[in-house]
Amino acid sequence: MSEFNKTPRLVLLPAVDVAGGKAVRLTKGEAGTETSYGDPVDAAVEWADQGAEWIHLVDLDAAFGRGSNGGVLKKVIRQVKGVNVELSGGIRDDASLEHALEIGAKRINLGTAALENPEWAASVIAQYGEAIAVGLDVRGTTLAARGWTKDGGDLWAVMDRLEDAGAARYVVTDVTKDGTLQGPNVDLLRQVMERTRRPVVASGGISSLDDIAALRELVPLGLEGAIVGKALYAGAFTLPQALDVASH
Ligand SMILES: O=C(O)c1ccccc1N[C@@H]1O[C@H](COP(=O)(O)O)[C@@H](O)[C@H]1O
Repeated sequence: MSEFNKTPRLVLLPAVDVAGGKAVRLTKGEAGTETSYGDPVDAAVEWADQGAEWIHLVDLDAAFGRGSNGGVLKKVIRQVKGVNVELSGGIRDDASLEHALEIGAKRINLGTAALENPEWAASVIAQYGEAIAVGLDVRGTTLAARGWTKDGGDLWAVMDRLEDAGAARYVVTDVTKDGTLQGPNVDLLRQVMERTRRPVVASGGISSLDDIAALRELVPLGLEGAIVGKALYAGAFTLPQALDVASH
Protein backbone atom coordinates (compact mmCIF):
# COMPACT_ATOMS: atom_id res chain seq x y z
CA MET A 1 0.00 0.00 0.00
CA SER A 2 1.40 3.46 -0.83
CA GLU A 3 1.80 6.17 1.80
CA PHE A 4 -1.17 7.96 0.21
CA ASN A 5 -3.57 5.04 0.70
CA LYS A 6 -2.79 4.54 4.35
CA THR A 7 -5.53 5.13 6.90
CA PRO A 8 -4.46 8.07 9.04
CA ARG A 9 -3.39 7.12 12.50
CA LEU A 10 -5.50 7.31 15.61
CA VAL A 11 -4.25 9.97 18.05
CA LEU A 12 -3.90 8.63 21.58
CA LEU A 13 -4.43 10.85 24.60
CA PRO A 14 -3.21 9.36 27.89
CA ALA A 15 -5.48 10.57 30.69
CA VAL A 16 -4.23 12.26 33.83
CA ASP A 17 -7.20 12.68 36.18
CA VAL A 18 -6.42 14.65 39.31
CA ALA A 19 -8.23 14.41 42.66
CA GLY A 20 -6.85 15.68 45.96
CA GLY A 21 -3.61 16.56 44.17
CA LYS A 22 -2.99 12.95 43.06
CA ALA A 23 -3.31 11.14 39.75
CA VAL A 24 -6.26 8.78 40.13
CA ARG A 25 -8.53 6.54 38.12
CA LEU A 26 -12.19 6.14 38.95
CA THR A 27 -14.55 3.33 37.99
CA LYS A 28 -17.56 4.60 36.01
CA GLY A 29 -16.72 8.10 37.28
CA GLU A 30 -18.02 7.31 40.74
CA ALA A 31 -16.59 9.28 43.64
CA GLY A 32 -15.04 6.95 46.21
CA THR A 33 -13.76 4.44 43.64
CA GLU A 34 -10.36 6.12 43.29
CA THR A 35 -7.19 4.15 42.72
CA SER A 36 -4.24 6.47 43.28
CA TYR A 37 -1.24 6.56 40.94
CA GLY A 38 0.92 9.18 42.65
CA ASP A 39 2.08 12.54 41.45
CA PRO A 40 0.17 13.81 38.35
CA VAL A 41 3.28 15.65 37.14
CA ASP A 42 5.28 12.39 37.16
CA ALA A 43 2.49 10.59 35.30
CA ALA A 44 2.17 13.30 32.66
CA VAL A 45 5.93 13.58 32.17
CA GLU A 46 6.13 9.81 31.77
CA TRP A 47 3.44 9.84 29.03
CA ALA A 48 5.21 12.78 27.36
CA ASP A 49 8.58 11.00 27.48
CA GLN A 50 6.96 7.90 25.99
CA GLY A 51 5.71 9.80 22.95
CA ALA A 52 2.31 11.28 23.79
CA GLU A 53 1.36 14.23 21.57
CA TRP A 54 -1.69 15.01 23.69
CA ILE A 55 -2.58 14.57 27.33
CA HIS A 56 -6.19 14.56 28.54
CA LEU A 57 -5.95 16.34 31.90
CA VAL A 58 -8.98 16.34 34.19
CA ASP A 59 -9.63 18.20 37.42
CA LEU A 60 -12.00 15.72 39.03
CA ASP A 61 -12.55 17.84 42.14
CA ALA A 62 -13.69 20.72 39.94
CA ALA A 63 -15.92 18.36 37.91
CA PHE A 64 -17.56 17.17 41.15
CA GLY A 65 -17.83 20.77 42.41
CA ARG A 66 -15.89 19.98 45.58
CA GLY A 67 -12.60 21.83 45.01
CA SER A 68 -9.84 22.61 42.59
CA ASN A 69 -6.42 21.33 41.63
CA GLY A 70 -5.52 24.53 39.80
CA GLY A 71 -1.91 24.69 41.00
CA VAL A 72 -1.23 21.06 40.05
CA LEU A 73 -2.79 21.46 36.59
CA LYS A 74 -0.60 24.49 35.93
CA LYS A 75 2.49 22.54 36.97
CA VAL A 76 1.55 19.58 34.76
CA ILE A 77 1.06 21.81 31.72
CA ARG A 78 4.37 23.60 32.38
CA GLN A 79 6.27 20.33 32.78
CA VAL A 80 5.00 18.74 29.55
CA LYS A 81 5.88 21.69 27.37
CA GLY A 82 5.60 20.70 23.72
CA VAL A 83 2.81 18.22 24.43
CA ASN A 84 -0.74 19.46 23.80
CA VAL A 85 -3.04 19.40 26.79
CA GLU A 86 -6.81 18.92 26.58
CA LEU A 87 -8.16 20.21 29.88
CA SER A 88 -11.50 19.38 31.43
CA GLY A 89 -13.43 19.43 34.66
CA GLY A 90 -15.20 22.46 36.06
CA ILE A 91 -14.75 24.78 33.08
CA ARG A 92 -18.16 26.40 33.12
CA ASP A 93 -17.78 30.17 32.76
CA ASP A 94 -15.59 32.87 31.22
CA ALA A 95 -13.23 33.05 34.18
CA SER A 96 -12.49 29.30 34.31
CA LEU A 97 -12.21 29.10 30.52
CA GLU A 98 -9.85 32.06 30.25
CA HIS A 99 -7.76 30.71 33.12
CA ALA A 100 -7.50 27.31 31.44
CA LEU A 101 -6.24 28.92 28.24
CA GLU A 102 -3.88 31.21 30.15
CA ILE A 103 -2.15 28.31 31.88
CA GLY A 104 -1.51 26.75 28.47
CA ALA A 105 -4.31 24.29 27.70
CA LYS A 106 -4.51 23.81 23.95
CA ARG A 107 -8.08 22.56 24.07
CA ILE A 108 -10.86 22.87 26.62
CA ASN A 109 -13.42 20.13 27.08
CA LEU A 110 -16.84 21.43 28.13
CA GLY A 111 -19.17 19.01 29.89
CA THR A 112 -21.76 20.40 32.28
CA ALA A 113 -21.69 23.91 30.79
CA ALA A 114 -22.58 22.63 27.33
CA LEU A 115 -25.70 21.02 28.85
CA GLU A 116 -26.77 23.59 31.41
CA ASN A 117 -25.71 26.81 29.72
CA PRO A 118 -26.32 26.37 25.97
CA GLU A 119 -26.08 30.09 25.15
CA TRP A 120 -22.70 30.50 26.81
CA ALA A 121 -21.45 27.28 25.22
CA ALA A 122 -22.54 28.50 21.77
CA SER A 123 -20.82 31.83 22.32
CA VAL A 124 -17.47 30.29 23.32
CA ILE A 125 -17.69 27.74 20.51
CA ALA A 126 -18.10 30.69 18.12
CA GLN A 127 -15.31 32.67 19.79
CA TYR A 128 -12.67 29.95 20.31
CA GLY A 129 -13.47 27.42 17.57
CA GLU A 130 -10.97 24.52 17.59
CA ALA A 131 -9.92 25.30 21.15
CA ILE A 132 -13.29 24.07 22.41
CA ALA A 133 -14.37 20.43 22.43
CA VAL A 134 -17.63 19.21 23.88
CA GLY A 135 -17.58 16.20 26.15
CA LEU A 136 -20.58 13.98 25.50
CA ASP A 137 -20.58 11.86 28.65
CA VAL A 138 -23.41 9.35 28.35
CA ARG A 139 -25.22 6.48 30.00
CA GLY A 140 -27.23 4.81 27.26
CA THR A 141 -28.27 7.91 25.33
CA THR A 142 -28.72 10.15 28.37
CA LEU A 143 -26.04 12.75 28.99
CA ALA A 144 -24.43 13.11 32.40
CA ALA A 145 -23.53 16.39 34.10
CA ARG A 146 -22.04 17.67 37.38
CA GLY A 147 -19.50 14.97 38.02
CA TRP A 148 -21.74 12.55 36.13
CA THR A 149 -24.22 12.67 39.04
CA LYS A 150 -27.08 14.45 37.24
CA ASP A 151 -28.90 13.74 33.99
CA GLY A 152 -28.15 16.33 31.33
CA GLY A 153 -30.65 15.55 28.57
CA ASP A 154 -30.95 13.43 25.47
CA LEU A 155 -27.71 12.86 23.55
CA TRP A 156 -29.26 13.28 20.10
CA ALA A 157 -31.23 16.42 20.94
CA VAL A 158 -28.17 18.03 22.52
CA MET A 159 -25.99 17.01 19.60
CA ASP A 160 -28.41 18.66 17.15
CA ARG A 161 -28.05 21.87 19.12
CA LEU A 162 -24.26 21.62 19.29
CA GLU A 163 -24.05 20.92 15.55
CA ASP A 164 -26.07 24.10 14.94
CA ALA A 165 -23.67 25.96 17.24
CA GLY A 166 -20.71 24.69 15.19
CA ALA A 167 -18.97 22.57 17.82
CA ALA A 168 -15.54 21.69 16.46
CA ARG A 169 -15.08 18.30 18.08
CA TYR A 170 -16.77 15.81 20.41
CA VAL A 171 -15.17 13.72 23.14
CA VAL A 172 -17.54 10.79 23.64
CA THR A 173 -17.41 8.89 26.92
CA ASP A 174 -19.58 5.92 27.78
CA VAL A 175 -19.67 6.52 31.52
CA THR A 176 -20.67 2.92 32.19
CA LYS A 177 -17.45 1.74 30.54
CA ASP A 178 -15.05 4.32 31.97
CA GLY A 179 -12.40 2.76 34.18
CA THR A 180 -13.85 -0.76 33.76
CA LEU A 181 -11.42 -2.19 31.21
CA GLN A 182 -14.43 -3.69 29.39
CA GLY A 183 -13.69 -2.34 25.93
CA PRO A 184 -14.98 0.81 24.22
CA ASN A 185 -18.58 1.30 23.13
CA VAL A 186 -18.03 1.06 19.39
CA ASP A 187 -21.77 1.16 18.56
CA LEU A 188 -22.16 4.45 20.38
CA LEU A 189 -19.15 5.93 18.60
CA ARG A 190 -20.50 4.82 15.21
CA GLN A 191 -23.90 6.37 15.96
CA VAL A 192 -22.32 9.68 17.00
CA MET A 193 -20.10 9.76 13.91
CA GLU A 194 -23.13 9.14 11.69
CA ARG A 195 -24.60 12.38 13.01
CA THR A 196 -21.63 14.70 12.59
CA ARG A 197 -18.85 15.56 10.20
CA ARG A 198 -16.79 16.85 13.12
CA PRO A 199 -13.94 14.76 14.53
CA VAL A 200 -14.74 12.48 17.45
CA VAL A 201 -12.47 11.37 20.29
CA ALA A 202 -13.37 8.12 22.04
CA SER A 203 -13.14 7.75 25.79
CA GLY A 204 -13.89 4.95 28.20
CA GLY A 205 -13.24 1.26 28.45
CA ILE A 206 -10.05 0.67 26.46
CA SER A 207 -8.45 -2.46 27.88
CA SER A 208 -6.15 -3.93 25.25
CA LEU A 209 -4.16 -3.33 22.11
CA ASP A 210 -7.01 -5.08 20.24
CA ASP A 211 -9.36 -2.32 21.42
CA ILE A 212 -6.99 0.26 19.98
CA ALA A 213 -6.81 -1.67 16.71
CA ALA A 214 -10.64 -1.76 16.62
CA LEU A 215 -10.84 1.98 17.20
CA ARG A 216 -8.28 2.62 14.50
CA GLU A 217 -10.65 0.93 12.04
CA LEU A 218 -13.08 3.78 12.80
CA VAL A 219 -10.69 6.54 11.71
CA PRO A 220 -12.11 6.65 8.16
CA LEU A 221 -15.56 7.21 9.72
CA GLY A 222 -14.40 10.27 11.66
CA LEU A 223 -12.72 8.94 14.78
CA GLU A 224 -9.72 11.15 15.42
CA GLY A 225 -8.45 9.97 18.75
CA ALA A 226 -8.88 7.89 21.87
CA ILE A 227 -8.32 8.66 25.52
CA VAL A 228 -6.52 5.87 27.34
CA GLY A 229 -6.67 5.71 31.12
CA LYS A 230 -6.74 2.70 33.38
CA ALA A 231 -5.20 0.28 30.89
CA LEU A 232 -2.00 2.34 30.81
CA TYR A 233 -1.84 2.81 34.58
CA ALA A 234 -2.56 -0.88 35.18
CA GLY A 235 0.17 -1.89 32.71
CA ALA A 236 -2.12 -3.75 30.30
CA PHE A 237 0.19 -2.42 27.57
CA THR A 238 2.74 0.35 27.25
CA LEU A 239 2.15 3.68 25.55
CA PRO A 240 4.78 2.95 22.84
CA GLN A 241 3.00 -0.34 22.05
CA ALA A 242 -0.32 1.49 21.85
CA LEU A 243 1.09 4.25 19.66
CA ASP A 244 2.47 1.61 17.33
CA VAL A 245 -0.94 -0.08 16.95
CA ALA A 246 -2.63 3.32 16.54
CA SER A 247 -0.42 4.16 13.61
CA HIS A 248 -0.42 0.89 11.61
O1 LIG B 1 -13.03 11.49 33.77
C1 LIG B 1 -13.71 11.11 34.74
O2 LIG B 1 -13.49 10.03 35.32
C2 LIG B 1 -14.82 11.99 35.22
C3 LIG B 1 -15.60 11.51 36.25
C4 LIG B 1 -16.64 12.29 36.72
C5 LIG B 1 -16.87 13.53 36.15
C6 LIG B 1 -16.11 14.00 35.13
C7 LIG B 1 -15.07 13.25 34.64
N1 LIG B 1 -14.26 13.65 33.62
C8 LIG B 1 -14.18 14.82 32.83
O3 LIG B 1 -14.86 15.97 33.31
C9 LIG B 1 -15.55 16.54 32.24
C10 LIG B 1 -16.77 17.25 32.68
O4 LIG B 1 -16.50 18.32 33.55
P1 LIG B 1 -17.57 19.49 33.67
O5 LIG B 1 -18.89 18.83 33.72
O6 LIG B 1 -17.39 20.32 32.45
O7 LIG B 1 -17.23 20.18 34.93
C11 LIG B 1 -15.88 15.38 31.35
O8 LIG B 1 -16.16 15.73 30.03
C12 LIG B 1 -14.65 14.53 31.44
O9 LIG B 1 -13.66 14.98 30.55
